[in-house]
Amino acid sequence: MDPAIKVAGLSKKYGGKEVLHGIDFSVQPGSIFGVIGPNGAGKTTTMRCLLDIIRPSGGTIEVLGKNPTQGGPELRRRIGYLPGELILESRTTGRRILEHFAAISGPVKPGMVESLSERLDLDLDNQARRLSKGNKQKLGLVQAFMHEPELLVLDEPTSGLDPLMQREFLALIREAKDNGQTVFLSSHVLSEIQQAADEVAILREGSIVTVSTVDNLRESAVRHVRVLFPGHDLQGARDLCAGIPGVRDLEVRQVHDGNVSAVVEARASIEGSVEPLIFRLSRTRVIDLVIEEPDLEEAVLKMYSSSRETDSPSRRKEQK
Ligand SMILES: Nc1ncnc2c1ncn2[C@@H]1O[C@H](COP(=O)(O)OP(=O)(O)OP(=O)(O)O)[C@@H](O)[C@H]1O
Repeated sequence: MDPAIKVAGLSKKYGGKEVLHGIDFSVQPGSIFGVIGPNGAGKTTTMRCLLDIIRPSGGTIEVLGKNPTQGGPELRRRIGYLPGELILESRTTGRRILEHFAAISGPVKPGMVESLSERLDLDLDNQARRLSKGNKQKLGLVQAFMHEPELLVLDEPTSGLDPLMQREFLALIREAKDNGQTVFLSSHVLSEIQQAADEVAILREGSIVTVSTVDNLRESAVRHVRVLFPGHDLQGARDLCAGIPGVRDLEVRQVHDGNVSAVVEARASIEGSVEPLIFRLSRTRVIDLVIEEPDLEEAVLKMYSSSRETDSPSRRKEQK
């Protein structure tokens, strides 16, 4: 199947300054694809190029099989867009604003606006300028979702939403995916979207550090492990855990389990698959084993810094 979005060698210069340095990625139809990056990484610039709000300086883009510069209103109608900065200062009510957008990008199924607003707990009869930041964001989300577009392009959709609404938002994108729609969204932090995203691209200073499934990120991330062995044999516990592929920072100490019996505790971090550890532990008696969920945020931050270290000095100079 052709990708819903295909970007090759995309670059963008503002004045003389290049802010996207030839990025490549593609988004499979019916998937949820997240772009994660710190402030100024180029997330909004990428999205604006996809929607032909701005024009690239180089590279090619295909959105739903079309070049965005040639797709016109017909292509635009097939996309739901939530911009990063919503300016809604009119005295018009949310309902009237949505009616206006529905006339442009509709048709919108009867009851759709009401049902989305109810789920997001949005009062449609308030004047837009009186809405709080979060409620403006909800209005933007209803606008993007209401015509059930083939592709949703959502720039920091969870910004301003409280945790309950973030959860509702995740439910909405999962349903969109079940419905065959494609979701392309951005965020500063992976934790906000990791439960829903199929694939993520990590963007830093206009370059893609990696494109990976959340499962692969999880597999390659570091987890913390704690094992309790019965007895006093510190050296035995050390020998058992040492040399297991991926195991690092091993610390072994004598502890007690609250009663009188002696317990040896081994703590370590493990990178990659936990299978070799489990296999090694199956050879002996174990009282308890705790393998923590990997901290993906930590893994992503590590990627930002390792890509910074591997940047050549000339490239760093170029980016200044
Ligand atoms: N209109 C513009 N003129 C000049 N430079 C711009 C313009 N828009 C963005 N930039 C620069 O392009 C780079 C990428 O900005 P962009 O808004 O795409 O990043 P972002 O990843 O969306 O950041 P944030 O998370 O802060 O929204 C930044 O260095 C920014 O200063």
